[in-house]
Amino acid sequence: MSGSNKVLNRRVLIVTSVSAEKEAILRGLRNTNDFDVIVAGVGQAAAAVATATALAKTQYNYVINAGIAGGFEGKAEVGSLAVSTEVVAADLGAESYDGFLSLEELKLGSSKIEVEQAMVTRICAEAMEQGIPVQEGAILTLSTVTGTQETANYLLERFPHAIAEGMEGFGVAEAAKQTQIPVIEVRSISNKVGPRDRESWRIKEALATLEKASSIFSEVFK
Ligand SMILES: O=C(O)c1cccc(C(=O)CC[C@H]2O[C@@H](n3cnc4c(=O)[nH]cnc43)[C@H](O)[C@@H]2O)c1
Repeated sequence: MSGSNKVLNRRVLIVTSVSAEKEAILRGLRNTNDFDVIVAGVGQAAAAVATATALAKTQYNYVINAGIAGGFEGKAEVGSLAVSTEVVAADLGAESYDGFLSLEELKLGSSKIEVEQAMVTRICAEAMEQGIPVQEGAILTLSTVTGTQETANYLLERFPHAIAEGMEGFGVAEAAKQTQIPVIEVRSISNKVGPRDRESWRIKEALATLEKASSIFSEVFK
């Protein structure tokens, strides 16, 4: 125990961006006691602050960033589950006439946070057993939802192994990393990454997948 007000227990912190995601996860978890689900707000800054605040109060063994996401065409279909092999801050860097320069290229740090592969494999195996379509790969974090095919193509050019994009993953992962707690991003796909068409977002379907995915968490994170 590193702080006198910390609780010593086996606990998992789940960070969402909006309350509809939290509610779907709580339905899936039913009354499992080992999980705390919080709503951080949208974007990396809100996600990092909320995660760091929770980690300062309670001792957690694992952090999950969970919610809905955009899926890259042919990589993660609407209604399926995406599990991160790495969490990537895709727009953290500098623009140049020679293309985007990542933090690594700028020698200013890392824009990627690794995930334990054993946990990825466990979640994917359990999801498949439950009939949830699932894929693993990099999940990108962006401050701006992709809204054109050109940007979607450019992102895939830079990150060929990307399967999905969200807006909070790297913020959650950075807070967890600084506290040396393993982190994973688990997202259900509500829409395609590409030309903006908010009407086509299948939020109900994605929340149903998120609920089903959450029902396997107690088995996977025990
Ligand atoms: O309107 C609703 O009922 C509703 C219910 C649940 C979630 C929402 C959101 O708008 C969540 C925003 C959240 O979703 C992620 N997201 C989803 N699709 C994308 C995308 O294509 N690119 C980036 N992020 C996406 C993101 O993490 C947002 O925080 C609404």
